[in-house]
Amino acid sequence: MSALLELRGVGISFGGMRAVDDLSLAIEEGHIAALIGPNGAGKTTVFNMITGVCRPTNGEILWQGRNIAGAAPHQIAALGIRRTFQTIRLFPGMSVFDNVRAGCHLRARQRWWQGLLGLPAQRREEAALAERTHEVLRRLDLDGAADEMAVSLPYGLQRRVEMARALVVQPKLVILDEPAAGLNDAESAELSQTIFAIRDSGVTVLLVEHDMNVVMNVTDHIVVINFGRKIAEGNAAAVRDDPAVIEAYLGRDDDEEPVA
Ligand SMILES: Nc1ncnc2c1ncn2[C@@H]1O[C@H](COP(=O)(O)OP(=O)(O)OP(=O)(O)O)[C@@H](O)[C@H]1O
Repeated sequence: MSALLELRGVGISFGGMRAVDDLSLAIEEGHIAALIGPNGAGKTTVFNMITGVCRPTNGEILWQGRNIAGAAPHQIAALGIRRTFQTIRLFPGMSVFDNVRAGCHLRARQRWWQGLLGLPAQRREEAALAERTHEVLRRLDLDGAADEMAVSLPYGLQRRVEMARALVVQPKLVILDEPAAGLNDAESAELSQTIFAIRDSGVTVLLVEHDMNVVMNVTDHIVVINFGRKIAEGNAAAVRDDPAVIEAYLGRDDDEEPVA
């Protein structure tokens, strides 16, 4: 099986500080993968290199075998890589439907004047985008809330609206930036179901998470980094029992239980 996304020997320095060093990892198509690590491990920096926010100083980022390291964020998005944000960024004053529909702007091909004139091609495209939006809302179990103001929803549902907005353009890979942050236990359990629903719709998922709890439930493959370097990888059971991971998260205190 060939990787959808592969990092080979990727590194980056900030003013002499090696934030990520010689990192290699592969994400298989159709998988739910996770990149985890303690505070300051370099997760956000890896995320930023994949999404084109910063350019690696070393190594290759291969998308379906092609090196995309250093490409601009809009070029990365156009390849079919979409992201969500740690901080919820929904449009206030807009319904759930309109927030999710707004995720389509990258794909809309019509010119602005076609919209004003209401030309048939533009109307057809609008209808297709509306159908696509409804489909994503149904898939993520948000259809009942389509007409509600997005920012008035409970926090966990707002997170889900963000994910729906990333999915509406039918990406091949969605990168979720700390989706479990700030969620209560019930919302975290729902998040796992949402992530499975995303994967089942044919979208490969990469979670960038600080907290191991959700990722242990949903992932096929976990890469653990600390101080910018990979310290372990494998499935949930292998990673959970890895001494380097336990030490990274808990320090050397052998009396403490590993993170569940
Ligand atoms: N633009 C930058 N300039 C200088 N140093 C940076 C920059 N971005 C990140 N760093 C440093 O690189 C290291 C990795 O940071 P990063 O934010 O990637 O870690 P993280 O794993 O995402 O942490 P957290 O879980 O706290 O969000 C840290 O020491 C951070 O201070």
